[in-house]
Amino acid sequence: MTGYLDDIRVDPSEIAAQEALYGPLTQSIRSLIDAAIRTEVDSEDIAGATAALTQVASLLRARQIDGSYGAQPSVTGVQRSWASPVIGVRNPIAPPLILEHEPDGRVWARFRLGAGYEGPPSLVHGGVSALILDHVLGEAVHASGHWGMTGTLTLRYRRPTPLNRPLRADARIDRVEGRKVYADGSISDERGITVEASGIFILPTGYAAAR
Ligand SMILES: CCCCCCCCCCCCCCCC(=O)SCCNC(=O)CCNC(=O)[C@H](O)C(C)(C)COP(=O)(O)OP(=O)(O)OC[C@H]1O[C@@H](n2cnc3c(N)ncnc32)[C@H](O)[C@@H]1OP(=O)(O)O
Repeated sequence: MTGYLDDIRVDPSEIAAQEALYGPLTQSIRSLIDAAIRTEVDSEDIAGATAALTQVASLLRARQIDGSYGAQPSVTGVQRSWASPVIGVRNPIAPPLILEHEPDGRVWARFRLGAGYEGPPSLVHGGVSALILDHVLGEAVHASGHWGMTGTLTLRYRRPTPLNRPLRADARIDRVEGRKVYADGSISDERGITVEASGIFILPTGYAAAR
């Protein structure tokens, strides 16, 4: 049986054209999220912005897919990640992380998190750190030629993670045991590790390995 990661062929130039089209839209909405959290304009301007945004939403909804983006039959493996809340080209809640892949299988990214990711004042929400680490560990699993659903994700929050500071996420796989892939990773700031993670990613019963 196959499933989650079935792929189809699409002309790479078509994918690039779509990225050029949707990327700026997504970036504008990211900026809007931050603006909505931090604005102090008067009530008339808030009402004006609300009306304008309602109009924008109607414009975009005039033609749309049924259901979620990643489940579309015409979406390739590359594009499927565009819906990701961590790296998604089409997902404004993604910071986004731009992942780097090393030849030895390590995966890492530099990023910053702003007002939309706040937990304790001026600090990153612990669930946001978990989201990022789940994804980056999962990418390391995939880079190793395996894939699997997150079975267990264990986190140790060693120090608070600051908002609006340079951060880095790292992940690598530790070992493979049958259908289970064990991966480790961390988030760091300029002073070192703030959150450590280890995860067990499991190829579900009946599914084929990625490659
Ligand atoms: C084509 C190109 C595409 C490109 C694409 C790129 C993608 C690039 C990366 C994306 C990165 C995204 C990263 C986010 C990933 C999620 O967010 S996944 C979503 C969150 N996770 C879930 O929803 C998982 C829900 N749980 C399940 O689906 C099932 O319980 C599981 C985990 C698949 C296991 O089910 P199962 O296959 O029936 O497992 P089962 O036969 O009971 O057990 C198998 C083994 O695993 C162990 N096990 C079972 N459950 C667990 C568990 N929870 N914890 C630890 N061990 C367990 C068992 O003890 C057993 O061990 P052994 O006896 O073999 O030693």
